[in-house]
Amino acid sequence: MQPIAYDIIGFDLDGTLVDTSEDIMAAVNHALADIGRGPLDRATVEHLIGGGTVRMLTRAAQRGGSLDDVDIDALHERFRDYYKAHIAVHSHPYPGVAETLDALRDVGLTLGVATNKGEAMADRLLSAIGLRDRFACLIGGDTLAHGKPHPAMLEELTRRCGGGRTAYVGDSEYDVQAARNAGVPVVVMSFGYANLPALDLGADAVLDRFDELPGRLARLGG
Ligand SMILES: O=C(O)COP(=O)(O)O
Ligand SMILES: [Mg+2]
Repeated sequence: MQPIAYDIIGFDLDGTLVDTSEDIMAAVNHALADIGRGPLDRATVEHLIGGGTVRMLTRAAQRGGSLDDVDIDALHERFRDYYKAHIAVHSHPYPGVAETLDALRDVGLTLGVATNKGEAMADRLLSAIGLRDRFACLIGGDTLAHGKPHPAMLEELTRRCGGGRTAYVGDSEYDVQAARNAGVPVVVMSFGYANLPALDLGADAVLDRFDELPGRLARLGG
């Protein structure tokens, strides 16, 4: 592998490392059904992923009518209970993820996760699919006072991963903006859940396959 000019590679979770939308859709629809709202389809749910669970549930409830009679905390609890018990029924790493993470670790890089998903849920998901041990640290949407696009998450990731130069890998506008705000370069995976075409997100690089990542990181410079 060509040398990579970074010490730490941070990863987004949903839509970047793991295809989670089917299980998230099932949990969202379970919560919506409990308040008498109809289900959303998978494409719609994918557009709601990326900004954190509360934002997703608020926007999901808004689609079915007024928010006036919706208790978002209660909706969140219903979502959480169901999702926790069904977190990896269909969710799976995208092709090449495990091998690529291993290759990056083998050349001495420290890997971390910075996701807007709740920290406990992210930990549970990564453990269930056998990827948790690849990461030296995990920052969730509820770990700090602010999630992405606030820069704190990536700054904290760098700190918890031991300090050094960080590059970030994500799939959405939240990721590109968080990286810009934190002053770190960002690679976007085109297969994720962004609301814009990947090439329009303003990333430093856009990749269609995970195994292209080491080569592209080597060419990102520092
Ligand atoms: O929970 C979300 O909305 C998305 O999480 P992500 O930051 O891993 O894409
Ligand atoms: Mg994402």
